[in-house]
Amino acid sequence: MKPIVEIKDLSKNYFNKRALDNINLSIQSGKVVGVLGPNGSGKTTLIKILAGLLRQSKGEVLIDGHEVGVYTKSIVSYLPDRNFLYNWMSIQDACDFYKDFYRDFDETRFKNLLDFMKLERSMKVTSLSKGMHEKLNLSLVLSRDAKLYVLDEPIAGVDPVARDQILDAIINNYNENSSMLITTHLVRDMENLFDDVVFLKDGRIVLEGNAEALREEKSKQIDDIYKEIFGE
Ligand SMILES: Nc1ncnc2c1ncn2[C@@H]1O[C@H](COP(=O)(O)OP(=O)(O)OP(=O)(O)O)[C@@H](O)[C@H]1O
Repeated sequence: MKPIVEIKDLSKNYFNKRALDNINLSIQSGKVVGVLGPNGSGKTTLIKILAGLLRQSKGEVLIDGHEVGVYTKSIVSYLPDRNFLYNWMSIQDACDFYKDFYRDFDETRFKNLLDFMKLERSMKVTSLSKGMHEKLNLSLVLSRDAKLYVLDEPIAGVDPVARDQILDAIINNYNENSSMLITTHLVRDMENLFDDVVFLKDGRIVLEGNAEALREEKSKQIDDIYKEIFGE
């Protein structure tokens, strides 16, 4: 089957800082891929390139066989690593905003996600805690019927209960015709979600593979492999 993402010799420089250095990566349809690395390893840069917010300095990125552009933006649902809603909005406004922007937004799914997250439409964005923000943002992003979901640090900065809810929402709403790329440095909490993992260090892929195969090969959890690589 054709990969949903094909990345060839991808590099990204910010002035004289090289954030991504010759990345080669294929993501198969139907897979959940974890991109693992500490702060500054290049995770957000990679995600932003896939989401069409940043342009690479070198190399090729194809999503569903297309260069990043209008078409790929219509099939990629992107969760940024920070809040992206306006302060004047209520949750209902955020829903309307998404519905106007994305034809693939499924309002029934959004309603079910809100119920699951225990959020109400009348709540104001400014009144939400960090964890509630994350839950709302994720609910919006997962309610799109996208071919590829790219989630940047979906559980960073939220408490353990909210974390579990967020992970359950991802698992329950994942459909096997789509793919997901999720960045995190909270490996222990997320590793069971991943089919494949990619370890990113200083903008380079230092190890990648099927999560189960890596566990067997190294007789270690992915979290322990992460600690070994990054010396945490
Ligand atoms: N706009 C920018 N201008 C200059 N350097 C940048 C810019 N954005 C990122 N960088 C640098 O590029 C490198 C990779 O950053 P990136 O944000 O992609 O890493 P990350 O793995 O997502 O880190 P974090 O977990 O802290 O978000 C870092 O060294 C960072 O300082």
